[in-house]
Amino acid sequence: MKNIAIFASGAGSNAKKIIDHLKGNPTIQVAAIVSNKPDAGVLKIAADENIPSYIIDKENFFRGDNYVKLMKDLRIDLIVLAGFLWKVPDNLVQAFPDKIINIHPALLPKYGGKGMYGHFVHEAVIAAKDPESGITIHFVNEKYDDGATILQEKCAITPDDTPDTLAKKVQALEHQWFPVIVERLLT
Ligand SMILES: Nc1nc2c(c(=O)[nH]1)N[C@@H](CN(C=O)c1ccc(C(=O)N[C@@H](CCC(=O)O)C(=O)O)cc1)CN2
Ligand SMILES: NCC(=O)N[C@@H]1O[C@H](COP(=O)([O-])[O-])[C@@H](O)[C@H]1O
Repeated sequence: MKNIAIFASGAGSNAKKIIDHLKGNPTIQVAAIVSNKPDAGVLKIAADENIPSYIIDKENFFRGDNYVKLMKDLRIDLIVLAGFLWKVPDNLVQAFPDKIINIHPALLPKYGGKGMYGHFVHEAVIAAKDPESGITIHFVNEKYDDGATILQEKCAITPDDTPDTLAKKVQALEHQWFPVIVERLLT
């Protein structure tokens, strides 16, 4: 059995799509959901799906190696960042080389880095009057949004688009492609 840990800070819509997509897969399971926000919607999804969840202790996450040990103890094969808003520390990145992936709601390298998450991204893209946006699924390294690209998918931006309408277009691409890529990486 291949085990996935999903790290998320928010509503968890991508986590839910991945969980649902893998329900038909006999060799891959979501073994853990990890969050840094005790009130994150993703933790309700974990409870509803009977998936063990863990709330990150900030001090330990950034200064200890307990989370490396936890991922190893759970025999995690792939760590999936799905709207996780803290930088994954070097020790965890180095303990899981090319086994941590992230989804970013823009076409990296544009609109990446510190401060570029959630609605901040879509606001910047709309403000720049870009003709297109999209998603980037990439491997995670020690920097924000700098790892090798796995997949990019695009959506057109029309003059009447707002950050909210763009967010919906991008989320549709996320929900379509992230579960497929997660499954493909473990098959
Ligand atoms: N080592 C890595 N860790 C993380 C990566 C990565 O590529 N390498 N990706 C991010 C996800 N992300 C963009 O895809 C991202 C998330 C959050 C931020 C950010 O600026 N966060 C704020 C804190 C926000 C909060 O605490 O609510 C900050 O660092 O000041 C940038 C990019 C996940 N981790
Ligand atoms: N830079 C990281 C970033 O902005 N990630 C974004 O957080 C959202 C999480 O939504 P969800 O909690 O509904 O899956 C997603 O749109 C994802 O691309």
